[in-house]
Amino acid sequence: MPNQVNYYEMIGFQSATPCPSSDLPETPDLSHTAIFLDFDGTLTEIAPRPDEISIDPALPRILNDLARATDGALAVVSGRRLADLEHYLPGFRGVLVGCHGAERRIGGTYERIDECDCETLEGFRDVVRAWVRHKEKVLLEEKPASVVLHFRQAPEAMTEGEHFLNSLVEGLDGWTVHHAKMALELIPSRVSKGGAVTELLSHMPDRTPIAIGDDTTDETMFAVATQNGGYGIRVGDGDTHAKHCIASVETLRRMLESWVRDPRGVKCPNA
Ligand SMILES: O=P(O)(O)OC[C@H]1O[C@H](O[C@H]2O[C@H](CO)[C@@H](O)[C@H](O)[C@H]2O)[C@H](O)[C@@H](O)[C@@H]1O
Repeated sequence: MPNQVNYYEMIGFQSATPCPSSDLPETPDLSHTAIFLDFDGTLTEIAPRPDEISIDPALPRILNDLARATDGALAVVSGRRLADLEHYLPGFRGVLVGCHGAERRIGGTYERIDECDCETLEGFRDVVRAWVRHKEKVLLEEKPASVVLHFRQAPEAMTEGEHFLNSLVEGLDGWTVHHAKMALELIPSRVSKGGAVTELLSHMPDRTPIAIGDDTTDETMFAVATQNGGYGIRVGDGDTHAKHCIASVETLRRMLESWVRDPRGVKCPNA
């Protein structure tokens, strides 16, 4: 993957390790903090299908409160399409990064960051559509810069799916296969959440970054946060480069609310 930045190299080749389950951070000084939040599995529980998630109605308000308290240094950084994020977070006015960094909305302005190799992508779409047609219960999700295969309803097809997608990118510069929760995504190598966070941070040099997420694709955000003097918080179990772990989506929601409500920092129980 010649075009891909290795964010793990940036933090010294440390391998991911299991996170201690009861190690929550102190409430940060929000006036000097930048917060980067993943969406699925972090701000909302994982659901059987992408369109079956349910959103805490208080979530947009909590995010707006945090964005205000950080003077706008907060972004939701997701693999979802921007249009999905806007649909699920009505009323949230802060920064949205979609498609792992390929799209973003800042202050009401919409940007497509990555110049897509559209011809190759269209070729992939055709082949993947044909493959999935014969795979009962494998779900195809098409996004502006990528193609996702979801295996939550067909876990037995995942290994074959991985071989299939790997065969498409083999020997081809500029494309990679992201492993996500019960999903595989064919995506330009240069698109990553770590890259998106690096770009956003370049406009706020005095901020300490905190990146929060639950999935493999969030690990690049954790690496960039660590490299820039901050840290990652991993939601749920699993080996990680994050410094802290938090038990659940619900515990995270309560912790974020407490950061706004009590800036001096009473620790929220990690349960
Ligand atoms: O970066 P994120 O905000 O965590 O988005 C990652 C992917 O989330 C969605 O898929 C995942 O969540 C679904 C709903 O809970 C679940 O059914 C699926 O198994 C997960 O992989 C979304 O569909 C993808 O486009 C995002 O990349």
